Amino acid sequence: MTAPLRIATRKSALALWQAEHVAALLRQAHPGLTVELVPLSTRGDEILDRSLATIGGKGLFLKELEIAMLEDRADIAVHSLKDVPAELEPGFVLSAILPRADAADAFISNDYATLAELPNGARVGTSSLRRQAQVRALRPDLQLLDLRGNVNTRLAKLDEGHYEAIILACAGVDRLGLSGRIRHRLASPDWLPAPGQGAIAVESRDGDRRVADLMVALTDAETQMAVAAERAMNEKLGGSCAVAIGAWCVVAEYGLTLHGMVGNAATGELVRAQADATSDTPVALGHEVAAMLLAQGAEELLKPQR
Ligand SMILES: NCc1[nH]cc(CCC(=O)O)c1CC(=O)O
Repeated sequence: MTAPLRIATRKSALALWQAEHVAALLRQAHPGLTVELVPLSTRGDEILDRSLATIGGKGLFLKELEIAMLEDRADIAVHSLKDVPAELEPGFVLSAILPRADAADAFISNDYATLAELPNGARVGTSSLRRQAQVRALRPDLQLLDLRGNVNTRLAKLDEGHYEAIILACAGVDRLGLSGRIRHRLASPDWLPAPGQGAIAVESRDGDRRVADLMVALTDAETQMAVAAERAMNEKLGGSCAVAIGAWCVVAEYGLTLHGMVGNAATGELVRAQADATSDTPVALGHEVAAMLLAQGAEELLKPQR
């Protein structure tokens, strides 16, 4: 009998879905392997009244799960890749990147079909500076209001009438079986998602050979290349949730195309760049697009917006 593989996860419905998904794939790839979930609460889940940027950023969602791995209460942690900071804590690696789901954002409203249809001054709920900047660029008249919490909480706040529309990630809405609520896909290259959006990542202790071997079966090479380019661009720009950065890498037969964007949530000013590369140089491509954005004045926009 080999020891069970323990998966640390947050307790939100989306996090549990993703952890169960990884568990099911592992059981399928490795018959006989016992897989268990270790649900944990993180500071990022507990503090809902302040923006992520002010309470210390996305790393807050990882810390408790990393401590569980260091204390040998868990072997891996499952994350939405877009919640994983550009730089991991020392001693940890991303040991698998799963095939990407729909990376687009979702326009969700009970009364309106698209952003363009919203009446003048309508209230849009999103705490993401990237989403705010892109809404502002398209519709400077709209009111942007904060909206945090898990996917179900955000939908409930829309239904309670606090907003005319909200913006979520299609991937999360789809995973929870709520695709019917998506009125319109805000899709690339006009509208860019967060780096890594739609991809699930497995984090583990660096040097854990057993885990590394088990995870090979889960990794998707195309997704790994695409998100490597997006995350390299983000890292070069010093990306965090305190700045508005969008990235989307298309993988085609001839190679990669990376679309990048930096924006300002207050003014709606956006700068965009794109470049192509062969599929063996995703990190260099990310750095190239970051340099193109900086050459267009992205630096000014990248000053922390809150
Ligand atoms: N910010 C929280 C978060 N992290 C990952 C997803 C969705 C799933 C994904 O992008 O993989 C969401 C919800 C959202 O942005 O609507």
